[in-house]
Amino acid sequence: MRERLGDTFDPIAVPDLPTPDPDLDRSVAELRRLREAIAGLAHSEVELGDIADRLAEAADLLEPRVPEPARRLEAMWTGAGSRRANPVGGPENPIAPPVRFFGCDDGSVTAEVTLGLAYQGPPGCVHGGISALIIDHMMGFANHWGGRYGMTAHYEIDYRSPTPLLRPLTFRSWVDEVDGRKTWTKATIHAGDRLCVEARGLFLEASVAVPGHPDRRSTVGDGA
Ligand SMILES: CCCCC/C=C\C/C=C\C/C=C\C/C=C\CCCC(=O)SCCNC(=O)CCNC(=O)[C@H](O)C(C)(C)COP(=O)(O)OP(=O)(O)OC[C@H]1O[C@@H](n2cnc3c(N)ncnc32)[C@H](O)[C@@H]1OP(=O)(O)O
Repeated sequence: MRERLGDTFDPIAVPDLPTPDPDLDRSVAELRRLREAIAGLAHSEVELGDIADRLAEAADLLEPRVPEPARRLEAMWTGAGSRRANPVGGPENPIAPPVRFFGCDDGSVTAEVTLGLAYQGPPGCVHGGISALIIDHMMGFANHWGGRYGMTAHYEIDYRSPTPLLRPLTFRSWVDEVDGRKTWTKATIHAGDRLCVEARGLFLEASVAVPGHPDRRSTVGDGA
């Protein structure tokens, strides 16, 4: 496996999963638009009173229809549910940045995203915790692509240069080393050719009980 991806790798877009509820995906897409719009409007001169009223109306309409969280948790772990609901790219998750994932023929994975104002840390830059969130997920994806799985046990991150908002970012990840239950995985974030972040994580094969099904256990990566 190449440590540095050359220009000969052949990325395969991870196909979208069929949606069991197109209106849910559409609602989340609209919420993402609102999220970015509101992050951009804050403290501007724009009058927001009527917008806040209409958002309150929508929330009032929605809340009584929401089932117990326990029911939703159970449903997430059937079929492809967890992948659709995850907080990195999940089309059913309103906080998820809209990341696009690709598997590569050298065993590595890559992803692209442009992060908006809602993800700001230092002025004009991505919050380091958001970078860490996406990196952790990318390493999980790289493990999956490489035929490994595991819970994140440990990871370390070096922030090498500021990660810009509002510019396309490229995430890369690949399995670096395996030993029994352990998988060490590396990841980077680049803005153009500039290295912004590099990370290395240790993943341990493990499983957790599936909500609502105490007799069933699941490994990270189920639902892919
Ligand atoms: C084209 C089609 C493509 C289709 C694919 C598409 C998409 C891909 C789909 C899915 C994949 C994508 C993404 C993945 C999803 C999510 C990623 C996020 C992952 C997470 O968000 S996950 C949550 C955070 N994570 C936790 O919540 C873990 C809590 N934790 C524990 O559950 C335990 O802690 C555990 C299980 C980790 C270990 O527990 P344990 O009991 O099994 O292990 P034990 O203690 O026996 O240690 C055994 C050996 O590991 C060493 N060891 C242990 N811990 C260490 C540490 N921290 N540092 C260094 N070494 C360590 C020991 O030193 C010993 O080493 P030795 O054997 O050499 O002595």
